[in-house]
Amino acid sequence: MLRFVASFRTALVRRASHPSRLALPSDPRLPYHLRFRPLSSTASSKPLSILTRIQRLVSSATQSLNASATPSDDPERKLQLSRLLSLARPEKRLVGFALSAQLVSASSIMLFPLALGKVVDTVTGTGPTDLNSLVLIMGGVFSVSAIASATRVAAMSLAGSRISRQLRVSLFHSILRQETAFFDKRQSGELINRLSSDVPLVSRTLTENLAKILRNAVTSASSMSLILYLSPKLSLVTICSIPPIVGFALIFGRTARRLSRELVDALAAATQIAAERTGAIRTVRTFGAEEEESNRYTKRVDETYNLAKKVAIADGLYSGSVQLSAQMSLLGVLWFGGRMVTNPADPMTIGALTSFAMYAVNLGVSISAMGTSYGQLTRALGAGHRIFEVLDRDPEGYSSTIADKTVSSQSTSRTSDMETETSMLTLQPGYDATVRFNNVHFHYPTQPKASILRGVDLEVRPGEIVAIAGGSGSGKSTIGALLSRLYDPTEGRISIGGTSIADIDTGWLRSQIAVVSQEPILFDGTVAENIRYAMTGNVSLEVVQNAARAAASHEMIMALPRQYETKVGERGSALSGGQRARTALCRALVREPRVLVLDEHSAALDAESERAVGQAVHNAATDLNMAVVTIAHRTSSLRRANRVAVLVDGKVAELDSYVNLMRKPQSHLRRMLVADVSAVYQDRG
Ligand SMILES: Nc1ncnc2c1ncn2[C@@H]1O[C@H](COP(=O)(O)OP(=O)(O)OP(=O)(O)O)[C@@H](O)[C@H]1O
Repeated sequence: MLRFVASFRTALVRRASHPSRLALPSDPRLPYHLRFRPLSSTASSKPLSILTRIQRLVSSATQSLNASATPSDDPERKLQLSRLLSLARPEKRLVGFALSAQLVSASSIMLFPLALGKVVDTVTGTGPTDLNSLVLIMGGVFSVSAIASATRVAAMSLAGSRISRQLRVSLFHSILRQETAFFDKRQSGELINRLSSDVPLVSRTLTENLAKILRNAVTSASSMSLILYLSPKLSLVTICSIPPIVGFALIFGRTARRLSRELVDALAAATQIAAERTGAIRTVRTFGAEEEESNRYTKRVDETYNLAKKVAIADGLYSGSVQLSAQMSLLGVLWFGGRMVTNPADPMTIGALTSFAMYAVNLGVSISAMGTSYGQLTRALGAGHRIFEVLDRDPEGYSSTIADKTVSSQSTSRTSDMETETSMLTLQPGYDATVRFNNVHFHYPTQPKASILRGVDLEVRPGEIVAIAGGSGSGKSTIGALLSRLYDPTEGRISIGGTSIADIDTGWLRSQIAVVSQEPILFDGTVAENIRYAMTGNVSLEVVQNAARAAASHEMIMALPRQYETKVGERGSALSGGQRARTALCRALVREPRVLVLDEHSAALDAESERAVGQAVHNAATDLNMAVVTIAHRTSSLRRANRVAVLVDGKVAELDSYVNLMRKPQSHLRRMLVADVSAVYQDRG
């Protein structure tokens, strides 16, 4: 139908702008749909030719659409309807069943006006005399229609839910496998909106909307045939109302598409604010910014409201104009039809006029409903485009731990997904875990001009702890991000045991590296569940407790209200900063990694805890023969490291033991720490 409406428009536009439109209407040089003959003259002499000409008009307009299909800059136009429909393919049986039920129910409803006309003629004495059997037959037809209708609603609703489920799972799967830079460029609200708004819109269109289109297509085709059958002459009056209705639908469809695109963006911005601010409610509250945030959100929601107002006005104008066209056409039918009933030369029974009027109303209503469906379809094409943008996207230079695009409900095991990437290397057990950075350069993809690392050379041997020191923003955390391949260097090489990490299976690599970040995130669940998060499969409490002991955190956890079963709250908000950091260290150590990155993990710890945890890391490094990179500001952490690498201007400016570096009066480390200490004394006056 979309193609028909669009091609109909193309045909009309072409016709209006065609240079040869003044040529004789029957000029054979013109495409068929541009050849124009007054319908009435042909219709009055040969009724069936109207139908034939409508069919030809449809087919020639469709051909012209196919012929003129050129690439468009409008992204929503780029998405083919067939591509959108392909999303319903897994549910084709259920959808097909529901559509068949729809066909039965729509066809049986179409008999009603005919039956009503017969009843009127029976009552007025000009029709069949057996009213009982007429009513009985209609009762049967209505029952079949009701059963078919109920079946259609249930089957479509089920198919819609299944399509939504599959689409959500696939989309979330695809979102998760995108490279880190993808998330730097997009807001989470926008991605959440794709899952929460775009998916239901698409699935509704593929089910309910599809059924409506089918029902209305059946209704309009059969209404058209029946009015032609009842009175070809009177049909002309009805047909005159079709072009304005289709015209309004096209104008409305275009406006609806533009507004819905703006609405989606505005909604994403509002969702972003709501998600970010509720997630950081403590910060909002400590700054007493509730009202300000509420106003900020209100402003965004008002933007969506203003757009919704425009949609409401467009909706109102559309339905008002369509109603006026349909009613004018009905008036015309009653006027002409009334004259025919009273004209003995051109007879028509009252029953036939009643049936005709009802079919004419049906025709107007179903064509305008198809216009509404067209508007919804264009919105769904927009939503589908946003969904396919992620589904089709190949993460740049990134190999995910989730390899397969097609998701089944069982594919939750990270290990099994990892195994599908057979082309990528994994190292032999007991491999040499020496980490090497050779002349590594890097800038963030979103900031190509801001060079962060400019030729880093660094080696961390197994069993060794190397601390990275440097000023704020010097790129210390970036080193950890590169090591776990959240980003790839723009130049240079990072290797483990002599093998470039770019050649190593990313999933496997990440199973070998554990990172405790500056602000560790815990997920809503128990302490034990959070520690188990690092592992796949069943992990016994004993293994969890051993990891906690290795991280010198078992006592701390046992002191919690429900020990390992204590709920940590969203993002770990029910724990203190120190407890969160220690739980995150347990989570890192439970997988017995060969490389450990600690990003200022002890910042939230008191001196005693810091000493205990520091000693634990030292022991783990030796026991597991782990290469440890620790990003540290505290003197105690720097002192505990075997060597300290100082980052200056994107390079390792010095690399030696803490004691040796502090002995050198001009060392960067010494100058940095002395500056820190003197800043503290200056603050104290
Ligand atoms: N995702 C990102 N996109 C763009 N720029 C980033 C991103 N993350 C960090 N940066 C920039 O890269 C630089 C280095 O950041 P990094 O976090 O590595 O510094 P750092 O040395 O760990 O700092 P600090 O000691 O303050 O934690 C900073 O200037 C920062 O603004």
